[in-house]
Amino acid sequence: MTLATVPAQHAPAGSRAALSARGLSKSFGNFQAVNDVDIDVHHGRIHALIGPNGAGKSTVFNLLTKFLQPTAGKIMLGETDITRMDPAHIARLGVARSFQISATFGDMSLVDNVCVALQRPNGLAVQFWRPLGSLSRLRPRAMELLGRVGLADMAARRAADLSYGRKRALEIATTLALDPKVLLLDEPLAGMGQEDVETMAGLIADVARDCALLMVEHNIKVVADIGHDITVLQRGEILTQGSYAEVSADPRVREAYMGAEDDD
Ligand SMILES: Nc1ncnc2c1ncn2[C@@H]1O[C@H](COP(=O)(O)OP(=O)(O)OP(=O)(O)O)[C@@H](O)[C@H]1O
Repeated sequence: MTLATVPAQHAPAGSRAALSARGLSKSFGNFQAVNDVDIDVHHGRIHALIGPNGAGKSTVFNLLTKFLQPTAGKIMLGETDITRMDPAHIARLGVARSFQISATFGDMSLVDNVCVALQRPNGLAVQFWRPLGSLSRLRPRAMELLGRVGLADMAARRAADLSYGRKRALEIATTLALDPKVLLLDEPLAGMGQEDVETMAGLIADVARDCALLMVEHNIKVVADIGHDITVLQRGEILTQGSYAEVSADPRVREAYMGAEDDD
């Protein structure tokens, strides 16, 4: 199914997608893991990519973040064709990816972690040779970002001493340091207890006001709560797209999940 057959009923009228893909496909040898996927991620909206295990979510995520090269298809960042660019290049253009790379340093304080993120040229490499002292001018901005994720009062603590949920909030702060136009989160709620899930869901909803956000997520309740646009994948293809109400009313979605998901 393509967006030619699925009108962009979920897209705000007249708005251009911050990140879009057309005909995105990926095969591994003879195996077609992703086939003809169209997706639009809009500024100020949360796009959730869901589907049963093995549906191709991670592969699409890795294609969009350029950690995998598509076999076919096109990826646009606004009006820029990023299909053949590498991850460092698209990071410089404002695409940030979180949770697949370890973004924090356990022995450093929270505020120093965010300062380091603020001086990264492209979000991927850290300039270790730069003394931490030279980062002090970045502190006000770092404190602002820690405040945004609810960690300002712990700024001096070591990152390693944080709870799991707070470490992930710190990772969000380091990602926001890149001032992303597009933020891609791979299972941001995985492994969290209920309390942390609620905090993180609120944080994601807040962060998405200033960027276009795509997340792969298994927690369907959170997807229902905060997702604006949902793409359901099955066997590498789009099963359906729309609002949560629309996709959850589709009997094929229920069928796709039956017996396939047991972790929600
Ligand atoms: N590097 C690879 N080589 C071969 N096959 C792969 C590779 N990466 C993924 N696949 C296959 O592609 C299909 C889609 O995998 P993918 O990890 O994208 O699914 P997923 O929806 O993210 O699954 P899950 O929810 O279990 O993480 C699976 O059948 C998987 O085995």
